[in-house]
Amino acid sequence: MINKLVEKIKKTGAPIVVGLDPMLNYIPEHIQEAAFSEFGETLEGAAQAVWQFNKEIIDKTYDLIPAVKPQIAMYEQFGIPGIEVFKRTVDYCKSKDLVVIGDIKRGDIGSTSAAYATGHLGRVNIRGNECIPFGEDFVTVNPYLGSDGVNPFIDVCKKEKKGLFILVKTSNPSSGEFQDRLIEGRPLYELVGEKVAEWGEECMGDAYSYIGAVVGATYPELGKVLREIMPKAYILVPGYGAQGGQGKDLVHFFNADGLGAIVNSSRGIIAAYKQEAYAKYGAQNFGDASRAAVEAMVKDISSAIEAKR
Ligand SMILES: O=C(O)c1cc(=O)[nH]c(=O)n1[C@@H]1O[C@H](COP(=O)(O)O)[C@@H](O)[C@H]1O
Repeated sequence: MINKLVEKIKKTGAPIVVGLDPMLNYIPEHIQEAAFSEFGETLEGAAQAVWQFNKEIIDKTYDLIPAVKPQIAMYEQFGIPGIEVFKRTVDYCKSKDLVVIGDIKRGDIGSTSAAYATGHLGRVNIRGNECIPFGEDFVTVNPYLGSDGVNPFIDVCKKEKKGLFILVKTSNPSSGEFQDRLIEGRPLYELVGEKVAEWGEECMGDAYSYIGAVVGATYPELGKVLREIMPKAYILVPGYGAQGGQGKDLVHFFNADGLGAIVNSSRGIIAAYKQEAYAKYGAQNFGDASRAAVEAMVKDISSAIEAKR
């Protein structure tokens, strides 16, 4: 799957991921109105609104982008109907040939990790009948329980040719509370980065490993050192746009070949119609606003990479 991701990034010229994090307050009134009048002000109604919102954004952007990242919490908040829409979104994106990164941030002890890995990346065997529960291509993993929490995910990736993005240095303001703590003079995130590189060595695609890392766009200066520590890891870089990251800050996350990183924006794309820059589209044409925001993001990041070369 890493080879497909790299190929799609080359083909689209867009090292970006659209984050499908649909909060109800991002969903235009006309979509909510239609969903709630059909299903009532219920979990089903909210899930239906999320689905209609996602579908329009995917339809308007899929030809420009290599990948999407649905964040499962935004679906879980609407219970079972929300989870059904998560799955419907995964399937719909795959039907559009998009690479799907399930942002599930799991991390647990061995046997529980194995069940998470099977559920999201693998197949479950039910009396000889192999079923695919969610079927994402990559998932995000929290490595802080150690190797026996991560290895079950790696095992499933090897078998299914899927991939991981392992949290190394997160974008949030308090990420330094633990992740920056010095251990024998070195920050913890560097040690985790070394472990990601080690896990990735035996999981190589053609040029990059299918064991990738997450490093927040909000700590751009760390791009340089972590890029060196994990030269073969694809780096998922969240924090662009709404959290303040900009193209010019992100050049160190990329290798000299212009590859090696993929930048996520969620609110900045899906709620673009609410921003002044895209207000002319109006809430009715929110999908067109998202498309324009994708085009602007690609231009911003590509020109920064070009300027560095
Ligand atoms: O793993 C992630 O995707 C992630 C890691 C991180 O360090 N920071 C971070 O913001 N994220 C996710 O990236 C998305 C960012 O959303 P926006 O700030 O709206 O672009 C959310 O889905 C977050 O959960």
